[in-house]
Amino acid sequence: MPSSPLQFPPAASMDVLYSKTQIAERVAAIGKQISEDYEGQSIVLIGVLKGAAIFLADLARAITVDATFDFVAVSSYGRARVSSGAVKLIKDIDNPIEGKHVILVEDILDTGLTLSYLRGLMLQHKPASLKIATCLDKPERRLVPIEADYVAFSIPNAFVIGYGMDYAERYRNVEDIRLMPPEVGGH
Ligand SMILES: O=P(O)(O)OC[C@H]1O[C@H](OP(=O)(O)OP(=O)(O)O)[C@H](O)[C@@H]1O
Ligand code: HPA
Ligand SMILES: [Mg+2]
Repeated sequence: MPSSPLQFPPAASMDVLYSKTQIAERVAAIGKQISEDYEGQSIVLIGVLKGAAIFLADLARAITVDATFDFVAVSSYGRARVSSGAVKLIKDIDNPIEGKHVILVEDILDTGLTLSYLRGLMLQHKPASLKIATCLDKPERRLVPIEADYVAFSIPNAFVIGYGMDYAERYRNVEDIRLMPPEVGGH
């Protein structure tokens, strides 16, 4: 059945919140900061699939210290716009992180349920340190107390898509971060 235009409007019709140029500037700045903070050390970047894939790919290349990748996958939102509140691990890390400097990499910190669950899980592995880098932070939406150490943009309460972020799995490949029209859906 073809999708109706209202259900999945073209990304080009949505307002740009941050352009790819603005995103690139902030990613470069965070990469530089991380490179300074971890100078002379090795780090493990753990991306949270699928949303963080694009941010991690860009951020990793803006980091000059020795870095390895790992990925975790959790399920919480599914196809729904509103979090069910229950976070489940679907894919764990492949390599041990005990004694390592770890940075959890996310596309967006919203209610905080995903990252607080993952932070607790990762701390059980006894890393030397654990920090959080997120492209977007929506502090107004927080349900559990958690803050990121590296934030590209802090945004108001609006549903966004692009740069890895989806609506019903669509729009992840949109280069800019755009605002989903509230009439289509929103928080
Ligand atoms: O702070 P929270 O309220 O937990 O929301 C943030 C999380 O929700 C989204 O992921 P989602 O579970 O939708 O999966 P995805 O990464 O595959 O899009 C987003 O990528 C974050 O991981
Ligand atoms: O604004 C959002 N967009 C896409 N995915 C999300 N997951 C939490 N918040 C968002
Ligand atoms: Mg995610």
